[in-house]
Amino acid sequence: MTAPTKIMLIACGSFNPCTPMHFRMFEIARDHFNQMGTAEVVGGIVSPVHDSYGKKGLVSASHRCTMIKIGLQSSDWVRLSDWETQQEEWTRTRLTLQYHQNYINSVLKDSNSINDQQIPSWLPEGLNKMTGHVQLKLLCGADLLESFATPGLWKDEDIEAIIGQHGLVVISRAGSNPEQFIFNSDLLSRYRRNITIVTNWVTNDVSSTLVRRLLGRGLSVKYLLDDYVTEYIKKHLLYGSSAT
Ligand SMILES: Nc1ncnc2c1ncn2[C@@H]1O[C@H](COP(=O)(O)OP(=O)(O)OP(=O)(O)O)[C@@H](O)[C@H]1O
Ligand SMILES: NC(=O)c1ccc[n+]([C@@H]2O[C@H](COP(=O)(O)O)[C@@H](O)[C@H]2O)c1
Repeated sequence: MTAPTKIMLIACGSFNPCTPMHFRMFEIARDHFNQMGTAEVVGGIVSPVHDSYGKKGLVSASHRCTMIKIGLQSSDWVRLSDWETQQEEWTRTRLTLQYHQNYINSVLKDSNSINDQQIPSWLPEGLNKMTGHVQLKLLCGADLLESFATPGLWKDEDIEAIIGQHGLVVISRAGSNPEQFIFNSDLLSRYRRNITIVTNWVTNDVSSTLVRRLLGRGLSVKYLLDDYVTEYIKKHLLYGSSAT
């Protein structure tokens, strides 16, 4: 029997702030691959977008990274990569994938190519001892997939490279129909076998937008956000919240 393909998952987004659902996506995807026996998921990466992405209400990357670290404290396999936030400007998602894939490849090829001090914290432990290829795939909710159709937002060649060279894992989101969306697109249909759609049977439509709105109105976000993330938000008065 051949060993299943090894994959890593990377989620790109604002994470403004990160919600438990952002991290739950990883669990849902890993369970799917385990159950199907089609791949072994060896690591997960959360890559928050650069400050210059310029989305309204985006708090600094330093706050967003700290909240992700707090939110991921109980995960033993999903990690933060602050690489995007450290660049001079916003990085297209295709290039973010390329950077992380190249890094993974270089570690697999020659574990001596980096010394202990240089090892980025997003790399899974033991990667340097793994054999074979580890394929990095973009993990996203169905709304990100649907944003591919927004005119001018994504270059066709980037979509083609992301799906053709890496692969896409889409988690269904309330009100979305990723199958239909892919069927309606010639480009996506061409690469259909590189797209994995995972049904989230317990859809949860918590979004960062909703959380920001509640916080701004002084309403409770308890049970929607990690308690320690909420504590951090209130301590730093983020999203128009008050300390109490
Ligand atoms: N409830 C959810 N179900 C499935 N996927 C989700 C959910 N919330 C976020 N995601 C996915 O997480 C990734 C990062 O999302 P992002 O930071 O844009 O979060 P968001 O909650 O959609 O943000 P905002 O409300 O600020 O637009 C995207 O791929 C998005 O589709
Ligand atoms: N052309 C591109 O590569 C492109 C376009 C739009 C959004 N994105 C990425 O998608 C994510 C979207 O996040 P939001 O849903 O919060 O806007 C971000 O990581 C952003 O960098 C990439």
